[in-house]
Amino acid sequence: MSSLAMTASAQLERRLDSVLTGTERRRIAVQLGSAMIAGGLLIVGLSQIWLGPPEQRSVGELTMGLAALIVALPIIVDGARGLWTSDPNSQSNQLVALAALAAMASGDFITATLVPVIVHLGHFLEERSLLGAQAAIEGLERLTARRAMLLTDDGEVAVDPDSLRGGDIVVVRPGDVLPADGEVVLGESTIDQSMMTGESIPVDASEGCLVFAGCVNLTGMIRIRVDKAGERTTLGRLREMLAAAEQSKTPVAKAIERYVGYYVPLVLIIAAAVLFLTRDPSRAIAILVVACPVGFLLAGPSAMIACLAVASRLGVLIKNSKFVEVLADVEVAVLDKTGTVTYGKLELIGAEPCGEHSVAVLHDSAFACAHGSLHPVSRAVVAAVHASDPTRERPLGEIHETAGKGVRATIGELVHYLGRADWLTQQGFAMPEEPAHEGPVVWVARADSRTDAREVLGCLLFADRPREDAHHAIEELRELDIERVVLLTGDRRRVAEPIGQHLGVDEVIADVLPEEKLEAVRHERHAAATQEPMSVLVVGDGVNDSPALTEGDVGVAMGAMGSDIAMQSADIVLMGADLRRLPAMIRLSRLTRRAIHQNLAVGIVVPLGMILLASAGIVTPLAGAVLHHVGESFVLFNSARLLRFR
Ligand SMILES: Nc1ncnc2c1ncn2[C@@H]1O[C@H](COP(=O)(O)OP(=O)(O)OP(=O)(O)O)[C@@H](O)[C@H]1O
Ligand SMILES: [Zn+2]
Repeated sequence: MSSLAMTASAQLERRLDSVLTGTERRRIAVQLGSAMIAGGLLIVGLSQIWLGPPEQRSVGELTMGLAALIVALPIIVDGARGLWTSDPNSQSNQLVALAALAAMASGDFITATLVPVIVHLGHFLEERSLLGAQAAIEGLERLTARRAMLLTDDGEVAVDPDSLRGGDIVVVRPGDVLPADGEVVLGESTIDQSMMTGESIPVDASEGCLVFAGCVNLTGMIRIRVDKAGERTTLGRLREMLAAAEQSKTPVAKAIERYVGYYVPLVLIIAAAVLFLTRDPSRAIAILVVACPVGFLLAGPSAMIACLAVASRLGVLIKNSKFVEVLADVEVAVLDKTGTVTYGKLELIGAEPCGEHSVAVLHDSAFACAHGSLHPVSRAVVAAVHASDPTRERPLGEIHETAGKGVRATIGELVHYLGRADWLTQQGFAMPEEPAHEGPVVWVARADSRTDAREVLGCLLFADRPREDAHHAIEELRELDIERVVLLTGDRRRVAEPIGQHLGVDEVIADVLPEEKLEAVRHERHAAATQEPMSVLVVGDGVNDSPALTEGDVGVAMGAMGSDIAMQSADIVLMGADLRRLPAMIRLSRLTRRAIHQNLAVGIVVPLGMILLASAGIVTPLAGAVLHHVGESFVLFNSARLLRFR
């Protein structure tokens, strides 16, 4: 355990180090360098004025003017550029540049030099702490394996992981980062998936296990057959989504940007008015200095970055930061059954052949369909067949899946069916009585196109285990004042009802098709008697859930191991299987929203108060340069508090 903790902290340090990129380091070096040169010139100039003969006075002033110019010039340039591009982030630079120019014009070179230096220094410190939060996100970048050991006829060759193709075999040694998503074909090991799923306990991996790029191989040497490489891996998609999320803006941030254009002119008018009334340039300069709206501008982004960092540590992927605000207001939770409140790892526990058909025939037909589908039922069939006959070949044929209904496989003249009863009825089969079974039941049938004979071969009986954490997750949702919890499933009522009762949900909606799932979600949104639509959270894992996930106010996909399309339709992805991350995310989003509101209040009140004090001549320009960081620091510390979220 302690060694694990050590590697974790070493990892974190490496990541923090890598956070300051070359360009950033250079920029900071330039800023610090110019600040030091300016400070030196300032001292030289001052000593010329105070200690030197009176003729040197003007030389001393020139020296100090040079000092002011060195530190102010970059800010003036940036501020001017901001005028063209109307970038709200350059507003503080515009104000500081104006203040420095005004101070220079009034001959106050000490202020003109020190104000930009203090502002720069403050921003440098702020950036460090902000970047600390960002580090957690950028850590994903570092997870990407730099090389993969490809197994070729000539032995192992080191290649770029992006160049891997499906079907390649790669060798992964202990300590290596997995270069691609794929299946273990040889060897046994334990694998640290914590960066992907947020679960700290390493998992065992042996032949047949699915493993993911970005996870760390800990103990054994394994061979992996590549399924997806490069940007198509789960990690690759994760990175893309995170990059998009960081750039996305919350509604609050968007609203702010609309008004921010008026801010600089307003401050200028106030400063001009104060100058006109008091004839005291230092008051006007002080106003420009303290008016820096940095705290205000950072209010949203800093909290959001902290929130995204915590989420990614918990193994939760938020595709767009606007969903943080939506999540905070959720009133109804709609949960899928298979794969969401249950493990979705079905187990084939029995078969009931019809007539004189054998169980083997039943299995053959089912396997012909199942090997072409990723549905939990199909996976279970494949697993069961492979367990009894590991070398079983996958039959060639044309496979067609209808989401929420079943799979059809055409092999020669025979058409095999695996799916739910009502779907088979539609296909023209005469369905027998349903067996009494408390778990999922799936039917197998076969049609012969030569004779037009259609016969039901029988049914397969499955067992699924409810997740232990589902019960607690739902309890926690209720503690968070979620008004309604609904269980929504394509499975039969007979299976869903007891699970729903055990979990304590308000309603069980069973036997629905994918479109009906969407309908049900739409209904939940408009069910309330009030005019306001309810805010609905939808959680699901399968292909059959994707329409519903899109329809909900916020859609959550379960697990990186769920279906790709569910992950694409969702707004949030729970990488791990722990359902309790759901209430945790709602709590986090509420805390984040509160932090943003606090930040905004402080970000507005502090500069306004300071402007008043500066107008009254209580805050001097230099004091202002120090004090205006108070608001910004509060904002950043307040946002950083979110990082402690457990
Ligand atoms: N690919 C498939 N292979 C076999 N049976 C399938 C397949 N797809 C759907 N079915 C059948 O249709 C039923 C409904 O499927 P659907 O995917 O909508 O829901 P589910 O997986 O049972 O449960 P949930 O909606 O809770 O995830 C399944 O119970 C199964 O009987
Ligand atoms: Zn499901």
